[in-house]
Amino acid sequence: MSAPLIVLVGPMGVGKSTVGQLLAERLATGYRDTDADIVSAQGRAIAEIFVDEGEAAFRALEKEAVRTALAEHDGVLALGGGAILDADTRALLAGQRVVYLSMDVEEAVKRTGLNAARPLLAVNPRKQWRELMEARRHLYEEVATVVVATDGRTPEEVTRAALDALELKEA
Ligand SMILES: Nc1ncnc2c1ncn2[C@@H]1O[C@H](COP(=O)(O)OP(=O)(O)O)[C@@H](O)[C@H]1O
Ligand SMILES: O=C(O)C1=C[C@@H](OP(=O)(O)O)[C@@H](O)[C@H](O)C1
Ligand SMILES: [Mg+2]
Repeated sequence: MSAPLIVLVGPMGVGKSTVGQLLAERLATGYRDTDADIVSAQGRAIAEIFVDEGEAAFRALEKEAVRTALAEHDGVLALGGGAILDADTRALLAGQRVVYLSMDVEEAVKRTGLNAARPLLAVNPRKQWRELMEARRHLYEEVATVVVATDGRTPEEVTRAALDALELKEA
């Protein structure tokens, strides 16, 4: 049993996967992404799982993927944006070093608006993103050890800000 060095949460497109890989490089540790775990275990893209079986089925797979990764991985772990919707997952995150990467709506539309691979934002990205954040913001805040704003920052700058906020030194 081990625990991740850092867990990244935040809305889709905020840069969890991008910053997670950079953080792992800076800390000379491994990187893992629960979305990637689900895709490799299922042999299907996330969007396909949503279309074929619906969101509830995806959330059940996600819950188990997060539980397994939290127990196995000792490096940097990026979660999917909706993982924190599950109360058991939030309970597992208590006591972990959790970074909430945040952004405002305009930044969100820039990063995800045209990306059909994210089924939850496919139709009206600005409106859907606002509704999604109204439902989720308090959950991200609940699990967060620190909040790092990503607006107008490059992935490298976000990575540095996260290391500073956590008072972690590069390896
Ligand atoms: N700080 C940033 N500034 C600009 N674009 C970014 C930043 N971080 C990530 N991106 C871009 O936004 C998109 C989503 O990033 P990703 O890391 O997949 O986010 P997440 O895993 O949170 O959904 C990618 O195209 C990525 O290159
Ligand atoms: O926010 C969400 O509900 C989702 C976020 C996605 O991950 P990213 O946050 O890495 O884009 C992926 O898990 C799925 O499309 C659902
Ligand atoms: Mg991701």
